[in-house]
Formats: sequence, C-alpha cells, structure tokens
Amino acid sequence: MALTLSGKAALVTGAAQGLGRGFAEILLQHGAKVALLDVNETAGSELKARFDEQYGADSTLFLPCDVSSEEQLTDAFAKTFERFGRLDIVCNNAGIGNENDWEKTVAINLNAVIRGTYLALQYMRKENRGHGGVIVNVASMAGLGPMLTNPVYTGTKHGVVGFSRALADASQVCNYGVRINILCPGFVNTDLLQSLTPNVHLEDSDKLKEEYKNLIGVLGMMEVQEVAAGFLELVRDESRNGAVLKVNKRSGTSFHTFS
Ligand SMILES: NC(=O)C1=CN([C@@H]2O[C@H](COP(=O)(O)OP(=O)(O)OC[C@H]3O[C@@H](n4cnc5c(N)ncnc54)[C@H](O)[C@@H]3O)[C@@H](O)[C@H]2O)C=CC1
Ligand SMILES: CCCCCC(=O)/C=C/C=C\C=C\C=C\[C@@H](O)[C@@H](O)CCCC(=O)O
Repeated sequence: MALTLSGKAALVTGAAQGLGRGFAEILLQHGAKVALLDVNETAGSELKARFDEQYGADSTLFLPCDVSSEEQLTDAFAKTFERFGRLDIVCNNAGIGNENDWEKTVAINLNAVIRGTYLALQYMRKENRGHGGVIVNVASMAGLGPMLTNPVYTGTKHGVVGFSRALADASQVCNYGVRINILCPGFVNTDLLQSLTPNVHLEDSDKLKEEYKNLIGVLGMMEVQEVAAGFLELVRDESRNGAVLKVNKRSGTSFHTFS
C-alpha cells in the first residue's frame, strides 16, 4: 500500500541544502506541502523563493530554526501545524560532523532527533486527534558500524538507529498509527563532507586520513537524488515500520537486518 502525498503536510529539518533539500523537493514533486527548517536563514530563504516559483508560495513554509534549541524546534512544529492544519510526514535530517565540538554534534545529531521524533508523535498520534503519519530519521551507514575517523558522529548515528527502532516498536504496540523508519546513506556529495576538520582528540595520523579515503573508495560517492529515492520509499511504503534502509553507491539500496 503506497501513501498518497497529495494534500499531506511534511516537516524537514536541515532542509536548506544537501540531503534535506533533496527530501523536501521530492515531497513537493509528489504533491505534499513542506515546512523547511534550517539554521541557515540565507540559504533557507533563497530555497523558499526558488520553491515558490516552482511549486507555488503556499506549498512551502521556511522557518529559521536551530534544532538544538528546544524552544526553537518546539515553536517550529507549532507554526507548521498552525499553517498546514495537520502533520503527516517528519524527516529529522539536520546533522553535523564536528569531532572537536562533540557536544554540539551530540546535541544536533541525536538530542534534536529524539526531540523532533517526540514532537512529531505529539501532533500525529491518532488518540491526540492526529491523522497518524510517518517519521524518517536520517542516520548513516556509520549508524550500523564504526567509522574510525569520526567516533562521536558514529555514536550519534548508532543512537538514532537504536532510539528509532525502539520507538517504532512502541508505536506499533500502542497503536499510535505512526511509522518510524531510519535512513542510512553511505557517502553523498554534499557540503557536510567538505566541512570535516582534524579530530583534536585523536592523533590525527595519516593512517586515519588514509582509512577515510579507502572507505570512500570502497563505498563510492552518491548524489543527493539517489538517496532521495530511498527516502521516498520509506515515506510511501505503509508496510514499513522500524525499517532501516541502507543506500550506497557500491551495493545500492537494501534493508538492513539485525541478527
Ligand atoms: N553527506 C553524507 O555523506 C551523509 C550524510 N548523512 C546525514 O545526512 C544528514 C544531512 O547531511 P548533508 O545533507 O550531507 O549535510 P549538509 O551539511 O549538506 O546539510 C545539512 C543541513 O543542515 C543544516 N543544519 C546544520 N545544523 C543545524 C541546526 N543546528 N539546526 C538546523 N539546521 C541545521 C545546515 O544548515 C544544512 O542546511 C545529516 O544528518 C548527515 O549526518 C548520512 C550519511 C552520509
Ligand atoms: C562526518 C563524517 C561522515 C560523513 C557522512 C557520513 O555519514 C558518511 C558515512 C559513510 C560511510 C560509513 C560507513 C561505515 C562502514 C562500516 O562501519 C561498516 O561496518 C558498516 C556496515 C553496515 C552493513 O552491515 O552493511
């Protein structure tokens, strides 16, 4: 059974560029309205103007938002619900890879995903007069195995996988009518990969840099659109709850199974 996106309301964090922009665009292409949340006000406003031309001004709402701020994220969800009158799809996507300011990385990559998931449940749960819905939390292949160059990032993504799978089971048992799925991409050609800085907590040996290059060589590099297709599958396939979808250049798209 495939979810019809026409008339549905979505919220995407980190939507101003990269994967979040790709997820927002594919939702718009399938008829959904999308709230674009991002800390980068310039990029977010520019993208909103571009989407206005392509999809009409009523199709998107740009909300400047630092997802690590409880007040800002809570307010952005409320403004989204007020504008669209419903909330059916949420993508907790915003993420960074700073191993030096690792507490900021945990705040954005894990804490904000937890808060964004609970906020989504609040608006979607059927016993809260919600319509049900689907939440896609963006982890990484580094959420399924270690990425030795980025141990904190790896930890946050493992946290996203574990938290989301547990909540998917709880939602099923409690009949919330909300599906929670996890997207685990490999390397994607976005600004995130350009932002990497040496890890001051590790003797950043040439060996680590070599390992990183080897991993990219093994897994390959994707473009945003290849991952956005996998995202849409997790949104639309109403049989999927607690699903972990891996997408990488080398082995394509597959659902991860846990022993
Ligand atoms: N690029 C890659 O190779 C992969 C990326 N991912 C994950 O995909 C997600 C998106 O990453 P990319 O698109 O590659 O990164 P990106 O850096 O291109 O885009 C991230 C977006 O999030 C926004 N953002 C950052 N911190 C924020 C905050 N505190 N509040 C609100 N917005 C914030 C940025 O302004 C930017 O627009 C992240 O969770 C990342 O960990 C997962 C696997 C691979
Ligand atoms: C900030 C740096 C990260 C940039 C974005 C990102 O998340 C890239 C991730 C790319 C690849 C990670 C691969 C991890 C591989 C191993 O840990 C492997 O054991 C995972 C195996 C998963 C499986 O069982 O298929």
